[in-house]
Amino acid sequence: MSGEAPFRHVALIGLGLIASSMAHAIRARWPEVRITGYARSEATRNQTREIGFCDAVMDSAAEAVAGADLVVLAVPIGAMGELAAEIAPHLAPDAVLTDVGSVKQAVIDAVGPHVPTHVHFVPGHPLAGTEHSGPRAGFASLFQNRWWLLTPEEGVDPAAIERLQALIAGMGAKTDQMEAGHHDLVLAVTSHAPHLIAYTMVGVADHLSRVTESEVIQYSAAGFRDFTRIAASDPTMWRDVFLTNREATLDILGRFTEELFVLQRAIRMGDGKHLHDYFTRTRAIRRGIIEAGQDTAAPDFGRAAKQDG
Ligand SMILES: NC(=O)C1=CN([C@@H]2O[C@H](COP(=O)(O)OP(=O)(O)OC[C@H]3O[C@@H](n4cnc5c(N)ncnc54)[C@H](O)[C@@H]3O)[C@@H](O)[C@H]2O)C=CC1
Ligand SMILES: O=C(O)C(=O)Cc1ccc(O)cc1
Repeated sequence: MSGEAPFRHVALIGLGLIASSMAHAIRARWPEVRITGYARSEATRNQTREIGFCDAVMDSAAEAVAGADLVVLAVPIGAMGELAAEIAPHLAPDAVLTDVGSVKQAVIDAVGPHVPTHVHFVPGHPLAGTEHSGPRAGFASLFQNRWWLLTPEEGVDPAAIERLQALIAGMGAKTDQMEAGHHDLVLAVTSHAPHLIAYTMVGVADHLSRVTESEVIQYSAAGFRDFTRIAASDPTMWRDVFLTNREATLDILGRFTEELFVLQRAIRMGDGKHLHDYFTRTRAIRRGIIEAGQDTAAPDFGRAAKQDG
């Protein structure tokens, strides 16, 4: 692949899994792009300096964004509004501002009011990640062949969207655009509710293991292990997801509970046909996902879960 980089200078605010993966992917594709970074904790800034995926790590967000033509907010959702206010006076004319938050309407509500008229705000969400956090968790291929959804509001400069799409394509991902509220409902089904269910299942097993003296861990089968991987995800990030995508998540969890009761009843009544029909339908969904090429399992590097706060 060839082609000029769509941005000269990318500023990464927050230096965790997503930002570090972006830096590795951008560098692999366009080594000439200048990458500056900032994170709240000094420990993270120093780790990032050691790893070396930024050209310069600054001690303030304002310094990191100075002169950047792309600024990426890659922090937990609850921190985005305050950071946007902090960087707003320092953003360059015609800069593109994006974020990578897992919820979109709340980010638009928190960040939007601070965006100066000379800046193009294009909210985004890479549908790629792992349960690991911090600057050491990133890797260049994280976004390969994954979706990266954009939710710009009406009237945003199409050229700004195109430049961001070109950067995302250079990192190996595919882009699509949708309205923020729709994004949040889709993600409540495909990601947010499943994460909450995994957290719950591991919580249940934790209570049970006190009774069975850790047999739950000893004989942990693949299904439960998948849940424990998901339930090891960053607590701050996921707290913010549920607090900011409240309505959609509660809607989906309500439906989930209803279905669960129906299945519970089928088990109680010995209704094997109901169970078999239900599992046949869900199997078809799984096959559909595999055929669509979306089953890229998250890699496990066996790293410590949390590197930074
Ligand atoms: N982890 C995942 O699998 C995915 C996460 N996302 C989204 O990406 C965003 C970042 O997530 P990760 O990279 O996984 O998180 P992370 O926990 O690996 O990194 C977050 C970074 O933000 C910094 N930070 C936290 N509060 C800050 C503040 N007030 N000011 C400045 N820096 C601050 C931390 O120091 C850390 O460097 C979140 O909004 C999350 O919803 C999107 C897709 C996947
Ligand atoms: O690790 C996993 O299985 C994930 O589901 C990663 C993930 C987490 C949050 C997102 O908003 C997008 C992707």
